[in-house]
Amino acid sequence: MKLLVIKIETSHEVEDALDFYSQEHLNALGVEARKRSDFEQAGWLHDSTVVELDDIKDLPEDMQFLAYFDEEADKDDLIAKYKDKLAELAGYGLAIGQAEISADYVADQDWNTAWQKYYHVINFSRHLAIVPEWEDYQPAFKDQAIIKLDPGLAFGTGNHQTTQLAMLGLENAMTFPAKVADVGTGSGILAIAASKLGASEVLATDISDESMTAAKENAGLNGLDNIRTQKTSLLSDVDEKFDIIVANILAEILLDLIPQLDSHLKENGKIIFSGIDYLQLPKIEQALAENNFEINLTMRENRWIGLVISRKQA
Ligand SMILES: C[S@@+](CC[C@H](N)C(=O)[O-])C[C@H]1O[C@@H](n2cnc3c(N)ncnc32)[C@H](O)[C@@H]1O
Repeated sequence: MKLLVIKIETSHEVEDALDFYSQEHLNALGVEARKRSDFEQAGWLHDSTVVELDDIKDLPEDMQFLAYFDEEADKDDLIAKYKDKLAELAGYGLAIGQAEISADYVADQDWNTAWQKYYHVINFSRHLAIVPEWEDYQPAFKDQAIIKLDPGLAFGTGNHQTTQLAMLGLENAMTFPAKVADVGTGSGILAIAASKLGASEVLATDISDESMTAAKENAGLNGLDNIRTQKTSLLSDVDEKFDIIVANILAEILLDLIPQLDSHLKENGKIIFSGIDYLQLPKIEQALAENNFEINLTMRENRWIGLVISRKQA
């Protein structure tokens, strides 16, 4: 089956109005807004990857609004209605941009599954493999643990080098069944890795609702009942101590976490940091030293640095 998609090159100022009009008045099956600003900020918001705008296919001038309809819907009638709507919105003084409207047909079966082609099994290490929910995998070692994952909307598919450095840090630091905090859990991947590596219990925190949902679902997918989730910023409102604290977040945010570490870390505890661009390392090193911590192990993959940290030894 196919879907009719109406594409409108317009301005972000009319996003809410077009969204409402499409769903409430035209019974669209779904809508999508591709905003230039989202692409420009995407790398920074999620993992500080530098986004090459030239590489993005069909990059909108400001906003491309897409509304999906049944294949049988009257394309010319819909185009005329959107034209009128844009004229009405312009009359209210809203920017409507280029106001170019076109129609196309897309295969319906691609809608939900298109993104799945980007995710495959990662045979990560002697101890861990990451397996998307829809794939089968035979462990390379009989005791290699499998992390089943549905990446959903949250960050943390296992593909990113920062996640992988944090997992290596966990493998290094997990020398007994430790109590672990995973700060900025995203999909829950590091919390699950910690549990599979033998953690006694794990607390996973994040500020985003999507992450809380994804982390709970993924913990369930792996049949793990020793992972708790808590929506909070960093370790605020957490009144517990941990043997291992792992955080894969931007350096700017790690700087805010550093002063919270001492009161949440048990004696002889370890901290794992990832998500640090090598240019930001000196700032992190300085803040760690000022808070009485020292770096035990430095790992690097391309621009990214991962650290295993402990309190300064007397
Ligand atoms: C780079 S992702 C890491 C996800 C996953 N832990 C991994 O390693 O793949 C960073 C996560 O930190 C979360 N985050 C950002 N600021 C935060 C804060 N102040 N407190 C808690 N979580 C935060 C984001 O919502 C995001 O899920």
